[in-house]
Amino acid sequence: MQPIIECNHITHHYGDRLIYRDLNFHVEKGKILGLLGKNGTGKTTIINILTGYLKPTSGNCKIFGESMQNISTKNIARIGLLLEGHIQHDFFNIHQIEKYYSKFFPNWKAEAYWNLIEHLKVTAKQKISTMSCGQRSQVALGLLLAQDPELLILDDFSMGLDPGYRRLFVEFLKEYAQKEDKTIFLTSHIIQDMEHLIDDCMIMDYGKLLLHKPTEEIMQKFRRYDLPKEIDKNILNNDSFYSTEQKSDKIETYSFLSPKEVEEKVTKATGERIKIESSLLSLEDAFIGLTGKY
Ligand SMILES: Nc1ncnc2c1ncn2[C@@H]1O[C@H](COP(=O)(O)OP(=O)(O)OP(=O)(O)O)[C@@H](O)[C@H]1O
Repeated sequence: MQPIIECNHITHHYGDRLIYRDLNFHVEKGKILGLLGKNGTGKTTIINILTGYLKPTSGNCKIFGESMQNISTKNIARIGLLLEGHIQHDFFNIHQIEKYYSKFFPNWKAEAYWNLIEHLKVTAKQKISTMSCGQRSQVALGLLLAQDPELLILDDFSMGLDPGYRRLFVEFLKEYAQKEDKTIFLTSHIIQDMEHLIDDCMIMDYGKLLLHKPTEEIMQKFRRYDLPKEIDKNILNNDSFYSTEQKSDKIETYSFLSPKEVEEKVTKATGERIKIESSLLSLEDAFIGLTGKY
């Protein structure tokens, strides 16, 4: 089956600055892909390329099999897009904006909008421009779900949302993707929201893609290892280990290798059997382990 999103050989520079070289990925129908990365690694840049706002230095993206540079309006109508909580027409109130948007979308589901909006503590006549940042994000998300798009692209969807509403929206998204076989591509800095939501996880580093794996595989295989402070940390200097750090009381490192494999490597390098502690991680801790703290 043809993927919903295909990005082939994307290289992008802003002036002399390389954002990524030869980035390749695709998203299958019905999947939720989460794009994670530190500030400035190029997440919004990918979304801008994906949605045709930005032409990459080289390479191309296709959505529903069409190149984004000349996608048809029919296919554009199948995409719901949220750009960092942005909402236009903020001179409307919540009723007016629902009425206005409904005219543009043939599959408009008003109840999806009102299901989310009923949790908002605003008066019916309050203009969107006078709402708080989180309230505006909630209106934007409600409008998006009511469009009933086949593909949702959400850049930083959790921006400004309080924990309760974030959880509510994550539940809506999960149900939406499962029940109706919708595809979702999203970014967020609130990684604990992603852990129970995304099927696949793509982690950007500066200039490159660090990792693209099923979330389940990261949760089941990626571990933190604590080794005695006396061993030479250079033995952990290879591609199998991430963010190795000498602490005052231990050496800390992260790896996809199993505890047995790490033990064998360390025994081989030091000639002694060393006690090694290991722990599985939350997705946020795994992200820190993979990308480092700074
Ligand atoms: N139009 C532009 N011209 C020059 N540099 C840019 C432009 N847009 C973005 N950048 C730079 O490119 C890098 C990637 O920016 P981008 O907004 O894609 O990052 P991001 O991963 O979305 O960051 P954040 O997590 O902070 O939202 C940043 O260093 C940014 O300063």
